[in-house]
Amino acid sequence: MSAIDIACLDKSFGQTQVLHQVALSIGSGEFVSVLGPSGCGKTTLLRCIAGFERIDSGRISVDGHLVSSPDHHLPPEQRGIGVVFQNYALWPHMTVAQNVAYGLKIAGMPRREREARTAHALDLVELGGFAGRRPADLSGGQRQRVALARCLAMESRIVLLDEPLANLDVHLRGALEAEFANFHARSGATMFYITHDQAEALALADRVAVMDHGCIVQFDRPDALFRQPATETVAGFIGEGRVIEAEHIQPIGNGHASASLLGQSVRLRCAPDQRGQRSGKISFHPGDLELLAEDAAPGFDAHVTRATYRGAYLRAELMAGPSGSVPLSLNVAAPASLTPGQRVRVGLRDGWVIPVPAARAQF
Ligand SMILES: Nc1ncnc2c1ncn2[C@@H]1O[C@H](COP(=O)(O)OP(=O)(O)OP(=O)(O)O)[C@@H](O)[C@H]1O
Repeated sequence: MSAIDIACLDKSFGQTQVLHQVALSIGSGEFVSVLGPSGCGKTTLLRCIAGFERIDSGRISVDGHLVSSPDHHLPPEQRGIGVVFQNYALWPHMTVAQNVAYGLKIAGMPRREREARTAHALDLVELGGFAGRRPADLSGGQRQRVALARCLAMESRIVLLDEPLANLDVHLRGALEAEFANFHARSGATMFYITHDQAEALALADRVAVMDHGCIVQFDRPDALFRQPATETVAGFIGEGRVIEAEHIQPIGNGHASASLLGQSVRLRCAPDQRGQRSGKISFHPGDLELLAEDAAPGFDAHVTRATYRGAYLRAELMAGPSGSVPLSLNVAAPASLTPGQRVRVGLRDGWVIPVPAARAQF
């Protein structure tokens, strides 16, 4: 059974429609990230699931029970869902233990049971020794773990997290990313994790829902988003993807197609139901391009516009194509030397034909 099931969800604020026909089915114990640009509707979707917003049409079910529809709205406190906010939402005047236990107290749980649950939850997030401290005396990462412990103590089987690492520095983000993965493994909870950081989303999630302008444009495994983006938006959003036009796309079987790209014949991956197209969009990543010998075929001529040192590799920005106006990016293993203006020959190792809309999957 799905932990969260969303169908045909629309949500507007006044005249502005923020969510359009959102449909998602999230399995029990699954870790789902929601990724998308600022303002695309991620937080609104989370607030609808949590019950902080009513919905205009469609329905949301939690563990098979209807919680939201236009004429039915279960209040947030009756949904059994924990929420971790970007700003942690801790009570500053309470100790760590009091913060974690507060929800249990409100629910009327006897003191001894409450204290045992709180201690266990704090142990799980490795804050057992911090029970008597106040939030002001904790680091940002520790405060975030208190917020997680609060969800654990409530025994929330579903935890919604709204950009929980957004306020933390890069170093701490890395450490807490591992913390979330551990939390998920230990608790077995269903996680719905909003972020606009794609590295975070791809690293943590079993599946990622990519949102754009209030719609889910793809809901898939991280590797599928990277290698088989369903739309130009996803292709451009994930892994510095580049989208360019190809001509004479012709399926050749086994999930591959031939095409003409920048005047050269190339072999690309494609959907099994790809049809012949006079032209279409293809996508690839900087790592899919390679430098070739001067007159190697097939290959493209290009010139370097910029080269930047990135530690293990050199990033080169190029202009290619007959009129030198198609921008490409290429990673070259260090040590390497490329200078602006230099002419190079480039080959495409791997690319993907973006399916036309009719071939797109439904979630
Ligand atoms: N209560 C509200 N009243 C009116 N408009 C709202 C309200 N809440 C959100 N919006 C609008 O809905 C749109 C989506 O907002 P939302 O916060 O869901 O986006 P988001 O993807 O979470 O963005 P961010 O990544 O910047 O947090 C925005 O245009 C926002 O201004």
